[in-house]
Amino acid sequence: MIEVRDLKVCYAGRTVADVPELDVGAGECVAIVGESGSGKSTTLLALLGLTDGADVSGHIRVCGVDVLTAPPRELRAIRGARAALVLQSPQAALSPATRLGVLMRRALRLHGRDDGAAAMARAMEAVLLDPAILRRYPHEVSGGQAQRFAIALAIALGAEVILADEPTSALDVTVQAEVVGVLRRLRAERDLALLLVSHDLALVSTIADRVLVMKDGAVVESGPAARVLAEPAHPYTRELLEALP
Ligand SMILES: Nc1ncnc2c1ncn2[C@@H]1O[C@H](COP(=O)(O)OP(=O)(O)OP(=O)(O)O)[C@@H](O)[C@H]1O
Repeated sequence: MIEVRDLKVCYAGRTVADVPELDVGAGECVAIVGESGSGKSTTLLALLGLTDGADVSGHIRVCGVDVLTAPPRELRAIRGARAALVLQSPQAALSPATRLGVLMRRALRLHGRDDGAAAMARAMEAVLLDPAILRRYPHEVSGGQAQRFAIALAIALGAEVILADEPTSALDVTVQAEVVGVLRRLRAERDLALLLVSHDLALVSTIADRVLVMKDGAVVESGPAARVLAEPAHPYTRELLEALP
């Protein structure tokens, strides 16, 4: 579902992300970890062609679309629908005066879909949210509910790939576990490909199959999550693990 080779993203001549290889298949979860500024978000955004002002080179395929050469129309069709972005604080992205149900219906129409209320309710149930929440305004739901709504939106739109950038770091610990539980279940039930950006290695260990460790824009280590987290080969990965509470 995601295939990256020799990706380089440069801003004003400075390489901020250099990723030789990144693959995520259906039903797999790959995590990119590293400290702030290491290039994780830039890598994620480049996968959807969202790094405005950057020089991007290499090869990126997402849901069969060649992101660096596809016409804008083809890119718009995968963005937000087949490949959905889930961000740290969904509430900030939700229009405050629009009920969640109206927002979901609008998003579906934007992608040429006119699903009924039953389909919207099913998407809510898939993330363990009461469909009655569709009648609420964004400020009337908790951070964890808003994050699960963002995932429900992706499901309603038929996402095959979810790109999640620090999806739980704005949430408290018990709510984090709920959101991760939902992602883990969806991945298994719907064969979703999940690319997760996180600085939280404890979280990553509960969900990722493979891990890429980034530092200063470069991938310093990658491999199966169990191996990288149990026997880190790079001193920087050891440092990240030692910093865990
Ligand atoms: N639009 C931009 N213009 C110029 N430089 C940028 C731009 N976006 C990101 N950068 C730079 O790219 C580098 C990597 O940033 P990025 O946000 O990808 O890191 P990150 O690992 O995701 O960090 P964080 O966890 O803080 O989001 C940083 O040095 C940042 O300043």
